Amino acid sequence: MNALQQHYDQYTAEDRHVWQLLFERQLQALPGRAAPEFMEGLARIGFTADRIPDFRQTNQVLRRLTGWELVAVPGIVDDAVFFGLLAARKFPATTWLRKLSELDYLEEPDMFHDVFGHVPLLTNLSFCRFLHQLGHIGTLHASDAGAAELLARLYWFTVEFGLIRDAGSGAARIYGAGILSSAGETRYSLGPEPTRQPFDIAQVLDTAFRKDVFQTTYFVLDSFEQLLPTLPAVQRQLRQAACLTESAD
Ligand SMILES: C[C@H](O)[C@H](O)[C@H]1CNc2nc(N)[nH]c(=O)c2N1
Ligand SMILES: N[C@@H](Cc1ccccc1)C(=O)O
Ligand SMILES: [Fe+2]
Repeated sequence: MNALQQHYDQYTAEDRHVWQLLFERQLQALPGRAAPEFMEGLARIGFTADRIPDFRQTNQVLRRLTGWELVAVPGIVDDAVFFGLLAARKFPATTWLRKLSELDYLEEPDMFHDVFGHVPLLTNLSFCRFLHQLGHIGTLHASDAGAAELLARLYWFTVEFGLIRDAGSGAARIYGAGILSSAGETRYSLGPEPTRQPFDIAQVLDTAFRKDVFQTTYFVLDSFEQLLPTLPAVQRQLRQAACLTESAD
């Protein structure tokens, strides 16, 4: 796919202000709430409040650490493209930033979500192995609607809105980028309102989700090593879903 470019010199003073505000606010909220692996990744990547990340620099670090890189895209791309990129160890990221008026919550991913939310965990080998294999499976099944919905749920309840138990305290910590990029959901996700249940792949595949509100259910991993081994069972269910869709035609 002909990748977009990040026009670094076109960022405005408002863009820089938005990045700084969101960054500083999350750096207040995340310590003690974000998974240690996220905080470690953030430190290794070296993002700061006073500089909008330059994909060229970020990619040099990512390639060295895990072989992954960011590819600039205009916005949501279709599943076949999305999974194809993950299968090539390329993560699609927007280059535009939300407006000051949208600071608290955005229904679609902007660069703060894609880069601040997703990039730090792209330094974690175990997480990257899962994402890469999910991309490979997605390219095999994305054309089938039933299978695509199951894949979207798995992606949603892990990469976007996943929680993980802190090894020491046993408390839930955040690793899902959709939470990490949203100040409101950061606090809400660990608070009393939502349901937090142990990660169970059958449950995840059976749980529908809404994109326009804070989640009402989160799934909590014990460790990132739990993710990759679930994929053979996912593939079996995707094949059944595909057969069902075919027979429905
Ligand atoms: C996996 C699932 O299809 C999910 O909605 C994908 C679709 N396309 C995407 N496209 C972009 N750019 N970013 C994303 O996070 C997604 N998510
Ligand atoms: N809700 C996230 C953006 C997002 C939208 C859709 C999916 C995932 C993330 C934010 O406010 O930053
Ligand atoms: Fe995302």
